[in-house]
Formats: sequence, structure tokens, C-alpha cells
Amino acid sequence: MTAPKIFRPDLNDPTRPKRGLTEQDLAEKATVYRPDLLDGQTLLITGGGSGMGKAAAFLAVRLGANVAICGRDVEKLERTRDVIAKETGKEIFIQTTTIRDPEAVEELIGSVHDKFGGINTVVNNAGGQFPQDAIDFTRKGWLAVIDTNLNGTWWMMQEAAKRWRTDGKPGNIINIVANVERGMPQAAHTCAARAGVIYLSKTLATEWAPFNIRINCIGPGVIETEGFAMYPEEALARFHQANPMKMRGDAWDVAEAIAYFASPAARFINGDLMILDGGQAQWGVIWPGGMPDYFNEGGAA
Ligand SMILES: CCCCCCCCC/C=C/C(=O)SCCNC(=O)CCNC(=O)[C@H](O)C(C)(C)COP(=O)(O)OP(=O)(O)OC[C@H]1O[C@@H](n2cnc3c(N)ncnc32)[C@H](O)[C@@H]1OP(=O)(O)O
Ligand SMILES: NC(=O)C1=CN([C@@H]2O[C@H](COP(=O)(O)OP(=O)(O)OC[C@H]3O[C@@H](n4cnc5c(N)ncnc54)[C@H](OP(=O)(O)O)[C@@H]3O)[C@@H](O)[C@H]2O)C=CC1
Repeated sequence: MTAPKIFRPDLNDPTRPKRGLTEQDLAEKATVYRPDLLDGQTLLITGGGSGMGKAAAFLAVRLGANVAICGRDVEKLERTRDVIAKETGKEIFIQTTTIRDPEAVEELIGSVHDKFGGINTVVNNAGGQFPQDAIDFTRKGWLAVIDTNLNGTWWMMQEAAKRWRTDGKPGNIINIVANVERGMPQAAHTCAARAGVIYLSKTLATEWAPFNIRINCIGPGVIETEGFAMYPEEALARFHQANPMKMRGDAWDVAEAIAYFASPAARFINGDLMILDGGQAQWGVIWPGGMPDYFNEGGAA
């Protein structure tokens, strides 16, 4: 029997390059939006302590919004709160929460609601996966990825919607998913979960329209963030070859798309999926754990 291929990253390995935008970038990067675009709006962003979530938090604050973030690691949340305060003078709200726990999610939505008097937009960005051939997934590994990406996103959506219904206020949900149209070899667990979120969103965009709740998804392709640490260097060297532009996006690309969906410019967009991937969906497949010989030119037919 062949042993399963496993890449278990050492997230503290000092030999691996630091990836993603710096905090200075997030504080200074130019934006296409006017500075008061999100004045008075409240955004709750899950997974806001790193990567795209942190960039979205920074941008939303810079555009005038009240921002709350959550994640499992309190240090990342505190660091994000402190640097945003230092760079913008504005205090964001943080709460340690795993989105996998529906009671913790209920508490989170309640606290943010009480703190700011309501929530305008929920950004379900928290998530992730590990690269592995599906045939070797352990039960625990499969469940961890489904629970985080599908169940966790659902708990957030349902709890926010209940609040909006009770308050009689409009709501807006932005779900960060992935590029799943052509499947995702070696990421089948996340592909299943993200496809679930996309069709959950399309369904609820209709079912929750009477409550004035809109729901849209953003499907990023290869976006260079701290999250790249989950993948081996050999895979990272190939990721961007899977889009015809042969480049990586950055967290600001996604943050600006989130700001657009949070703004009045998107008021008539509902149940949609925006793909932000340099064209990868039409062209390439990533194979984060390495492409099997079978698919190489000259490999077994
Ligand atoms: C979208 C793009 C797609 C991939 C395609 C390429 C995409 C392009 C670019 C990048 C896309 C990104 O999403 S970058 C963003 C990446 N960021 C993240 O993934 C951050 C969040 N991720 C996580 O927290 C974890 O990976 C996740 C498994 C989802 C949840 O972790 P938990 O802490 O709950 O669980 P753990 O205790 O760590 O693990 C639970 C079990 O999962 C399995 N497991 C965990 N890590 C494992 C590993 N490396 N290899 C095998 N199996 C593993 C084991 O069975 C574990 O049990 P034990 O054996 O008992 O331990
Ligand atoms: N980078 C890319 O190329 C792509 C990324 N994506 C997805 O985009 C999203 C953002 O990724 P990115 O910024 O790159 O990577 P990061 O790893 O930086 O971000 C993921 C965030 O999710 C949080 N998180 C994970 N699990 C939970 C949980 N159970 N409860 C609460 N928070 C959680 C993490 O915080 P903490 O560890 O503190 O809990 C972290 O801040 C993820 O869903 C990712 O899978 C999709 C396609 C491509």
C-alpha cells in the first residue's frame, strides 16, 4: 500500500519567506474608493486577523466603517486591532470565536450588534483547508474542513439573518469561497464545502429577499497571503502558472471587491458569484500537492 502524501506545515519555520502584504501596505495602499464610502456602516469580518480578512478590515476602516473581526487566535486579533488603531486612530472590535461553534457565533453576533447598534454587512472570510489526495483524507480531516467552511459559514449567515429579521433591518452577506467551477484536485473537501456555500447563497438570496437581505460570493483564485504557509514551496512555485495572467493576486484585490459589495454600488446584486482569479477558472488546475504522473505528457493513458 502506498503511504498517503501529507504536508504538515511548520507555521513557525523561519526559513520560509514571509508572504502577504505588510501592515504598512495595508495602511498606505491606494484605493479607488472615496474616503467616506462606508461611513456609518458596520462590517463584521470573520478571519480578520490575517490575509484577506485583515486587508478588508483595514480598507473598511479607511473608508469610514465600524469594523468587528473574529478568529481563533487572540494574538492575531489584538495585533490587527492595535495596528489599525495606530495607523488610522480608529478602534475596531475583536472577539475570539471559532465559527464552528454555533453558540459562540450567536454570542459574537450579539456582541457586535450591541456594540455598534446593528450590523450592515457580514463578511464570511474565515476558512481554509490542507492539500491532500482525497482518497487519503482522514475522517477527522474531512470533518474539520467541512465544519469550518460550510457549517461555520452557515451558522454566521443564519444568526445574522435572525437578527436582521428581528430588527426589521436590511442585511448584506459576502461569502469568500474559492474557484470551484472545474473542481479542485487535492482540495476536494474545500471544493465540496465552497460549492455548498455558493448554492446555499444562491438559494437564500431568494428565500431571504423578503427580509431585504442580499447575499453574494467572491471566489478568489491564487491570492498571496499568510495562508500560503499551508502549502509546500514546490506547490507555491506553480500556483500562479494556473492562470493565463501567470500572476498572484493580493489581499487588497479581494478587499476592494469586498468594499464594492458592501457599498451602495452593489445594491442590485444578489445571489451572484464574483470570480477574482486572473482567468484561472477558464484555464488551469492547481494540484496543490503536486500533479500525479498520470497527467503529465507521456503519462499513462
Ligand atoms: C481554496 C484553495 C484550495 C487549494 C488549492 C490551492 C489554492 C491556492 C491558494 C491558497 C488558498 C488558501 O485557502 S490559503 C488559506 C489557507 N489558510 C488556512 O487554511 C487557515 C485555516 N486552516 C486550518 O485551520 C486547518 O487547515 C483546518 C484543517 C481547516 C482546520 O484545522 P483544525 O485546527 O480544526 O484542525 P486540526 O486539528 O489542525 O486538524 C484536524 C484534522 O485535519 C487533518 N489535517 C489537518 N492538517 C492536515 C494536513 N496538513 N495534511 C493532512 N491532514 C491534515 C488531520 O486529520 C487532523 O487531525 P489530526 O491528525 O488529529 O491532527
Ligand atoms: N489565499 C488564497 O489564494 C485563497 C484563499 N481562499 C480563502 O479565503 C479566505 C481567507 O484566506 P487567506 O486570507 O488567504 O488565509 P488566512 O489563513 O490568512 O486566513 C484565514 C483566516 O480564517 C481564520 N479561521 C480559520 N478557521 C477559523 C475558525 N474555525 N473560526 C474563526 N476563524 C477561523 C484564521 O484565523 P485564526 O487562525 O485566528 O482562527 C485566519 O485569519 C479563506 O477562507 C481561504 O481559504 C480561497 C481561495 C484562494
